[in-house]
Amino acid sequence: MSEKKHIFNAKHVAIIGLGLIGGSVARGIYRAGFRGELVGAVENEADVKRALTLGLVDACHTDIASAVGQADLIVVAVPPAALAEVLAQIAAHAPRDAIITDTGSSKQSVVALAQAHLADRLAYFVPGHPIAGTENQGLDAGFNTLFDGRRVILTPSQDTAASALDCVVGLWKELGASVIEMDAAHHDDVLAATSHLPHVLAYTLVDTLAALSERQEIFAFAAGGFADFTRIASSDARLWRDIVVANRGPVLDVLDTYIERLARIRSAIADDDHDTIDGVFGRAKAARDEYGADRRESAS
Ligand SMILES: NC(=O)c1ccc[n+]([C@@H]2O[C@H](COP(=O)([O-])OP(=O)(O)OC[C@H]3O[C@@H](n4cnc5c(N)ncnc54)[C@H](O)[C@@H]3O)[C@@H](O)[C@H]2O)c1
Ligand SMILES: O=C(O)C(=O)CC1(C(=O)O)C=CC(O)C=C1
Repeated sequence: MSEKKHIFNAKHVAIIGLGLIGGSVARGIYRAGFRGELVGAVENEADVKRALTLGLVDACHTDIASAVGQADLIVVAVPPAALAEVLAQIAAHAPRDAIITDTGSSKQSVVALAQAHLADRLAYFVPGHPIAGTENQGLDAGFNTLFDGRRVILTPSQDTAASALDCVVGLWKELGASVIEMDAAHHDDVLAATSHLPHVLAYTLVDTLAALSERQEIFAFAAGGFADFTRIASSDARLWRDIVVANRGPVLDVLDTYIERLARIRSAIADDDHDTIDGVFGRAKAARDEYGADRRESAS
């Protein structure tokens, strides 16, 4: 019998949660040529059926014990609200040396849960966050190119075993991403600014407009600018509530700075202060143009 070829040095990979992120990891793992066994855990029997129909995994379960019993690599891609219970189940049922990683959007909150539930497995736990996503959710939302050319931040600690880190770095590279290591607190400050604040702004803008009495007319005339600014307000509301609450401190800091600056631009508009408006808009355009050029360069 020919030996099974396997990548990532793992023969049994388990993915807990097969929505946008977990489902994209699964699709990407197959695209990369993985020929070991890929097992999923989902919430209910309807999702088991859907996961198998979509061909996301070789086998799928509603109980985590069955999914992780033989796993040597476990990817956790569930919403923040489900994480504590999922980690507790993994601790109870996974092999002692299984490598565990996650995809959560805030990292200090995940590290705290790992310390509580995976205390004697911290060497094998590698906190992770792919900086890639869409406004869609669920089993049908994923696609196998989601991580191509994107960045994944890992926040290993002094406890993390080098072999576990290597394995998780290898996984994301196979999925087309580049990997950056960062301190969890720094990650949370950066993502509060670049991801969590924009979601708070988009939700609040749409909610503000929706509450205006001319609602129908307002949305009828909303075009590209509104659509570009607010796409992410179609993201799962509960997921984003949990993300901003989990990263409360950094989100409040950057929100306070934004509110201060919003008040300044309001005064400038009220006072016909062209210099201040020119300054803000001009600096923003230059910074956005530079960011756009960098993005195009790294994509080509
Ligand atoms: N949406 C994004 O753009 C994005 C990007 C990067 C990281 N993330 C993070 O990735 C994680 C997953 O987000 P998503 O966007 O894939 O959400 P999603 O809702 O698309 O998928 C999550 C899946 O987990 C399942 N699930 C919930 N509890 C479970 C349990 N106990 N056992 C098994 N499955 C369970 C849900 O049924 C759902 O299908 C979150 O922590 C999120 O913060 C999201
Ligand atoms: O493009 C989107 O829809 C996203 O929201 C992706 C996005 C982001 O804010 O950039 C969302 C959450 C993450 O944890 C990482 C990426």
